[in-house]
Formats: sequence, structure tokens, C-alpha cells
Amino acid sequence: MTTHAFPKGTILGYPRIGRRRELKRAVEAFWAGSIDAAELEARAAELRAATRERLAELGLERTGSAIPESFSYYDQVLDTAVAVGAVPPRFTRFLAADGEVDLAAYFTIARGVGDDAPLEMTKWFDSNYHYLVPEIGPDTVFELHPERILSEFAEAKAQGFLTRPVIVGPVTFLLLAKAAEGAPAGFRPLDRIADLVPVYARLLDRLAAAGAEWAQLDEPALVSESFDESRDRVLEAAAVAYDALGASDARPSIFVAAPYGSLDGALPVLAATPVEAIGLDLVRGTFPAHLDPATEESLAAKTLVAGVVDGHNIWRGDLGAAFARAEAVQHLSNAVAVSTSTSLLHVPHDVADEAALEPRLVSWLAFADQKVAQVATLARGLIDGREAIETDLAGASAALADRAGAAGVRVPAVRQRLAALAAGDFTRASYDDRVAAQASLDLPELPTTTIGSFPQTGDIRRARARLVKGELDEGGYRQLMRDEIERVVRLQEELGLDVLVHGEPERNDMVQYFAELLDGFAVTQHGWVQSYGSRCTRPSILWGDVSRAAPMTVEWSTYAQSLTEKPVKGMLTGPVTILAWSFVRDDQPLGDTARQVALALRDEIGDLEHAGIRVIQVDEPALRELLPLKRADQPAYLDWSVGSFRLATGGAAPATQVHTHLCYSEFGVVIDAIKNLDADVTSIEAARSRMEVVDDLGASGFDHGIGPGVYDIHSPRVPSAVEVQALLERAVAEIPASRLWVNPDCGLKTRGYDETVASLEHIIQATRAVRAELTESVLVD
Ligand SMILES: Nc1nc2c(c(=O)[nH]1)N[C@@H](CNc1ccc(C(=O)N[C@@H](CCC(=O)N[C@@H](CCC(=O)N[C@@H](CCC(=O)O)C(=O)O)C(=O)O)C(=O)O)cc1)CN2
Ligand code: MET
Ligand SMILES: [Zn+2]
Repeated sequence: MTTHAFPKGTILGYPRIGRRRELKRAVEAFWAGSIDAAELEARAAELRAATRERLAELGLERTGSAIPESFSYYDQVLDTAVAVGAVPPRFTRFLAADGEVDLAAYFTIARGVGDDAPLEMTKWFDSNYHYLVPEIGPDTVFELHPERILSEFAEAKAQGFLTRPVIVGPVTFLLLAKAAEGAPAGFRPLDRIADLVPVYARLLDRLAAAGAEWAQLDEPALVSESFDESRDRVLEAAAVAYDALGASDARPSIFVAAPYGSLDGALPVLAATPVEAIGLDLVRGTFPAHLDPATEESLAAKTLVAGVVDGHNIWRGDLGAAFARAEAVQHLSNAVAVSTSTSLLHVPHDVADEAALEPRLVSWLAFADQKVAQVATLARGLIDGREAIETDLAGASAALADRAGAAGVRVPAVRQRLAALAAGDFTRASYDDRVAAQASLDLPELPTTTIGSFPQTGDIRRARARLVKGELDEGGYRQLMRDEIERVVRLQEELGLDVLVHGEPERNDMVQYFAELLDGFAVTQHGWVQSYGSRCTRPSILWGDVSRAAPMTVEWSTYAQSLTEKPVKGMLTGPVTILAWSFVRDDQPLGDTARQVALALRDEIGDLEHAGIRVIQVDEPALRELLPLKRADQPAYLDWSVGSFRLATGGAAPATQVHTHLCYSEFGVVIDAIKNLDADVTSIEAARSRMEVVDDLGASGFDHGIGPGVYDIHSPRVPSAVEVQALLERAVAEIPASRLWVNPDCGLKTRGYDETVASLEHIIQATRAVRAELTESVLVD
């Protein structure tokens, strides 16, 4: 094997959705049947080609393996599952005879079909990106399907590029997987590492044969302590895997990237394997202060890829400090390169596209393209010395100083209010007193409700687009939204739901909507970031002290309430989620920022109560997402996150029923935190994992209202009434019916009306059936 030099500057990955969401549009057109697979392939190839050209233009070497081949049609974990043949048996009938997965089959695995549920989806580390969870059992047959990886590499070559294929590494792949249904108790996907690694080895051989000089294996799981596996077993698996992969003499050089935190004990382990390069996240993580001599010696012979440009946020940051961090690694190895700390998947393409942002704010920012340029600058600094890049470093420092002193960054009135908070502001009346005060809501057993949003139809989105373009005036837009709210309220009454919602038609996004109304935030026009599959968000930029200029939701909620006798839930997004799904200032502790947002929400809740809204939901779907990957950091996080929710809701009267909602995650680890939120009712995603969470809840002593989801809203599939009834029966077996609510997993905004109405009908039917069973069993008893 020839060892190749690693490029001086690189990035771990780049957004793949396209500057104007070209991939989203193409993929959705393919799903809708308006373009065929060949057309989708052609558009994706065009996008990849444009990306490579752009990255070269921004300063990455065309032929030095500097450009990562990090495209995906839907998700990189699904791509890896497909590449190693780990397709669950329920989907094999969609595959070609040789097991190859064409585009239609690929999307079927991602989205489900008929009664075949898709792969579960959950959060990717501490980000708002969601991956599909592979299902691995003792009998899963691993079999290499390298076609897509090879063809993208060849496509790049034909374009004149020598790129670096990127794939999720074997340890992370198995740690992210769940045990397939029917696997024996105690089975762990990681048990299969020795069977999986040979498939990776063959993939590497094939890449070498195709001319690849480097391959990148992403192993973020090595920085995390959040897996249900002992650290020793994880490190042992890493050692076994990379010793084996390194043993081949016909392979590219191996770059193991470990974004999202410190490798800690995994660093000596990787150092002892034959891999040629190790990527360190030096933004979230740090370099160990002390290394044993053997590790020092091994590292000296490897390339250390210093991830010093933050891939996770959009601040231009302190470039001089980043350079210093990269330089500091140089005493450990002669071969140091600079990189982003994570893939740039988490940030939008280009701040130069944001004509409407204030130029002063723009000068503080760096989106993906600016970060690539920063990497190129730092790489130049490593080669030519700090003097060569002094002007760039000084420019970044000046922007940072400008930001620190800008008006709005520190607002005395906001700070005084925070300083005056007392313990009582975080606590409501006792739960029992609240239950008594809320009896006047007069709800039936197993109350039914939805999570807030109803389908965001093309008409709604077009109306908003026309408002933004000035083709529709404010009054016309408001009227259209009121019409929509009226339709949604009538529909819920007809369906027979108990606690209604207004449907959130006026919200472009549950965070951006609030960011647009709160002081201290800026929003982008084109700053799209992939959240999952074809779905994107435009994270807002929280740059200054946050305050509320005027009520934000009262008009819509009171209008909806005026249409019905049934209670309508006020609908707010909680402080943790507002932070998690925005790009947040990095110049003060997150807890301080969260409390500012909480106070704005607290005022909103007061206004809603005043206007006669009796049930208020404060969504916190991102509570789990921000949980630090290292256990030592978790208590402090849980303290400020739970505290900010309690501050937001702590002023609510006992008679006001406070709901919260969480989704997109495994909740076991934060059950106690969910309890501490002290919401009267918590709705939680559960359908996709078939009510697994109910066991955790039962075991945890959670004793407030709970609505485990009975309808997986990520999939176009309509659950049958029988299926919903079975889920409810499972829930009733664990949770007293007096505390159980019936609701979907999450909001309905991504669904169409046909599926929504049919699914809600089934939910109501199933609820009635279970209510009848409960009455009968009471009579029998
Ligand atoms: N921020 C955030 N994070 C989240 C969630 C969430 O709701 N918000 N939910 C979870 C899952 N993630 C999700 C992320 C995005 C979407 C989603 O539906 N995104 C929409 C965009 C939502 C939006 O911003 N809509 C805007 C802009 C819509 C748009 O594309 N308009 C067209 C024009 C309108 C037309 O003619 O159709 C355009 O700009 O080209 C609006 O409604 O105003 C999409 O990708 O399609 C759903 C779930 C976890 N993380
Ligand atoms: N209220 C929001 C909705 O129903 C909650 C979504 S959580 C991602 O859409
Ligand atoms: Zn949700």
C-alpha cells in the first residue's frame, strides 16, 4: 500500500440539498411521479458536479482527496445500510435479484409503504439532523453493494477531481442501529462487528482499485457516552475494526473522523491501529492534556486533522484562535491538516445569498462556503506561516470586536429582569391542586387531541410566498389564515376530537415564526439546512438579547377559540427548542439565553390566559437533542433546560392546563427531566417504536398526564383502527387510564389531508373502542 499525503485543508462534508434546495425539489418531484429515476439521477449528478467545482473555487484541492464525496439522496446512515446490504427483510421484495437497491427501493425503505413501516428516524448526535435507524439482527446478512459509492467517485474522476469517499464507520453504524425485531433478548447490533468489518474491507479494496487515495470513515459514536453499551466494549470494537481494516494492503489510506466532541479514551485506541489519519473535533472537544508515550509515538506517524472551524454554527468566530489550536497540534505530528469540526451539513450554503440581512450582521457570520474559505486560509497559514494569513485573522478579530460592542447584544432591561428572578418564578401550584382546578375542562376519559399543526398545504405556503413577495397584502393574508383556521376547527369538531388546535397555518416553522417576532433574532431568506430526507429548515440567528415586542399568538388562538365550545390549545415553542433549532450566540452561557427566551414566552402565556385560553402547550421536541454527549456535562444542561421551561410556564394559573410535547428521540435517558418539566400533560413520540417508551414511563414513576403517540406522522401510511387500538391497549396496560391521552406522534404539517383525516378517524374509532373496553372491565370488576 502506498501512503498518500493528506491534503492540508479539508472539510468533513458539505450540504447536499443544494443552494436553492434543488435536491429537495427533484426528490419530491420523483416521489410525486412527475420526474423519473433517470431525471432525478441527472439532477443529482449536476448538483454534485456543481458542488465539487464550488469547493475547488473556494480553495480545496481538486485532486488531493481534499473534497469529500458526501452526497446522499436521503440519509448517509441509510446509504451505509444499503452499501453493506443491511436491508430489513420486509423490504427485500423491493430489491433487484442481486440485492441491489434502486432509487425507488431506497426511498421505500426510508418512507415505508402499505403496512411496511419505514426505518425509524431519530436525532443525529446533538443536532437537528435526523438519520434512519438500521435494524440489525443475529441473522442480518452483510453483503457489499458499493455501486453508488463507486459511481460517484468515478463521476468525480471523469470531471477531473480526485475526491475522498465518505461513509459512516462500522462502529458508529452498529451503535446507531437497533436490534431487529425478533432478535433474542440481550442481542446488541455491536455483537456483529466482526461480521461487518470484512464488508468494509472489501469496500476499501474496491475504492483503491478505482483509484481512491483516501477514504473517510465517520466515527462520531466514538466521542459519545450516550449509547447503551459499555465504553470498554465500544473501544474494543474500534480496535478490532480498525486493526482489521488497516491490515489490507490493497486499500486507500484511512481517515477516521470523530466529530461532535473529544475522543478521550478512543484516541489511544485509534492511535494504536494502522489508520493513517485521525480527525479531531477541536471546537466541541479538546485534545487530551496527557498522552502515554506509546500513543504519542503512534500519533507522530499519523496525520492529525484538526477540526478547528466550527461546522455546527454560523459565527465567523475567532480565526486566530482556530489557527492557534491547529498549530498546537503540530508538536504531536509533522502532518497536521485543518478541517471543519463536523460536516457542514448543519449550516446553510452561503451568507452572500442573504441580501436582506444587515451588512453588519453579515460581517459576523460564516455559512458553509465562508467556512470552506476559512479552512483554505488556515491551511495556507500552516504551509506559509501565520504572517501569510495575518490580514484574514485580523479581519475576523475585528468583526468579533464589533459584534461584542454592537447595540442590541446586551440590553439592560432584559438583563435586569433576569437578575431579579426568584425561586418561586420556577414553580407552579402542586399537581393535585392543578388537577382539581382543571376539572372544569370537563374532559372525557382518554381525551383525544393533536399536537398542533394541521397539513401545511400548497395553498397556505403559496399565500405566504405571495405575502413575502408583496403580491398579497397583510389583510388578505390574515383572512386566508383565518379561513384555514376555521376549516381546521370545523374538521376537528366533525371528527370528534376533545381538545382542539388552531392548526398553525400562519407558521412557516415552529421556531422561525417566533424568531421573526422576537427582538434579538435575525432570519434568512435562503439559509436552508436539511433536517431529514427532503425536509429543511431555515434556522434563525439569535444574535442579541431576546425580548418580546408584542403578543405573538394571541390573535390566532383566540380566533380559533371563538369558533368552538371545546377547549383550543394555545401553542408555543419552548425555550430549549427555540435555541436548539436556531444558531445561537456563543458569547454567553446557553442557560442565560434560554431564560431570556423563557421570559418572553412567560409573558405570552399570561396574555393567552387573559384572553380565555385554558390549555396551553409549550413544545420541547429538542429537549433530548441538546443533551450533551458526555455524561459529566449532562446535569448542568438538564438544570438550565428544565429550568427555562419551568420559568416559561411557572406563571400559569393552576386552572390552566399546561401541555408539552417531545418527539424525534429516544427518551429513556431524559425521563427524569421530562418529569421535572412538571407539565400537566406530556405528549411524546411512541408509534414508530411501537410504544417502547411506555415501559420507561411506567418504570420511572411518571405520574402526570401522558399521551404516547399512536400515529407515526413521518410516514404517509395510514394506521388502521385495529393497529391504533392495539397500541392504546398496550399503553393502558402500563399507564392508568385516568392519566392517558390519545394523540399522534407529532404535528401533521408534513402530511396531506387525505391521510390525516383517515388516520384521525381511525384514532377516534380506536379510542371509542378502548373506552368501551375500560367501561366493561369496570363493570366486570
Ligand atoms: N426548525 C424545525 N426543526 C425541526 C422540526 C420543525 O418543525 N422545525 N421538526 C422536526 C423534524 N424536522 C422537520 C423539518 C422541516 C420540516 C418542514 O416541513 N420543512 C418544510 C419547510 C418549512 C418552511 O419553512 N416553510 C416556509 C417556506 C415554504 C416554501 O418552501 N416555500 C416555497 C414557496 C411556496 C410554494 O410555492 O410552494 C419556496 O420558498 O420556494 C413557509 O411555509 O412559508 C420543507 O422542507 O418543505 C418538517 C419537519 C425536528 N426538527
Ligand atoms: N406544535 C408542533 C406541531 O404540531 C410540534 C411539532 S414538534 C416537531 O407541528
Ligand atoms: Zn413533534
